[in-house]
Amino acid sequence: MILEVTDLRKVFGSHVAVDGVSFGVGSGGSLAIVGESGSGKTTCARIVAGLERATAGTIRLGDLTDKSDRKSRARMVQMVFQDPYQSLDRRQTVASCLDEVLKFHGRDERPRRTKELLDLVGLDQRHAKALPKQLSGGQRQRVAIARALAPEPRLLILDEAVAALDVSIQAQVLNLLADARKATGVGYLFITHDLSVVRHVCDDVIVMHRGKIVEAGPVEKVLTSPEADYTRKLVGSIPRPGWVPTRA
Ligand SMILES: Nc1ncnc2c1ncn2[C@@H]1O[C@H](COP(=O)(O)OP(=O)(O)OP(=O)(O)O)[C@@H](O)[C@H]1O
Repeated sequence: MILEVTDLRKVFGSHVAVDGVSFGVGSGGSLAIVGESGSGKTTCARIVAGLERATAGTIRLGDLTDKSDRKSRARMVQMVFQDPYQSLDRRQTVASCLDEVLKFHGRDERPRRTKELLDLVGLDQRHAKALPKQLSGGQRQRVAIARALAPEPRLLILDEAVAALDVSIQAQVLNLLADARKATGVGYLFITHDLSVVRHVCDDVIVMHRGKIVEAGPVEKVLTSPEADYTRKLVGSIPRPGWVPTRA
């Protein structure tokens, strides 16, 4: 297991945001946390990423300890957010953004590695010279994914990473995520409110509702025969294969 979370609890004031949640991600595995807004998904992700402290519970992330430094942590876990524009430096080209991360981690052959990272996310040399504002939303998210993969982390946390993209671009980014996992062996913790996007990227899913897990299991099983009423409602709102949007 690369990640083992046990009995996680987070209280903000008098509000219990996460209430006794346990889950794990195997090495190279992929787990989705699904639930509607306010169910506690992002709080779980932020605690795993070290951006927030748990009120109670334990998190085992590879061989990291409380004393691990920033570099060791960055090599273990990276995070991709919904809006890459906020997290990319607007004055920096794509190539120099990737080069900077590789340099920080003391990597050799940085131009070759930069090219490999761009290939991995389906970008080329033209994109390498571009500034974030010269790229589309989907391309910017590809850059954010390449940058997150640059330190070769064991776990990538994707928090609503495709939520802001058009459906067709969403599908491309989901495919690239599936390919990148195969190519690198990185594990994913994939946070989303949208159950329909987990099928291509995740093996397992937990469904959260009001801070608790209401259902957990392999994605295929949860999508085809959900047990909890809440999951049935979420699954019921997914368009079926063969579903064709009608024109108004
Ligand atoms: N820093 C904070 N201070 C106070 N309350 C918070 C804080 N962060 C989250 N919460 C509350 O905790 C609950 C869970 O929030 P969280 O962001 O984890 O849910 P979520 O399922 O990720 O929803 P969303 O998709 O809207 O981010 C919500 O009721 C939220 O208002």
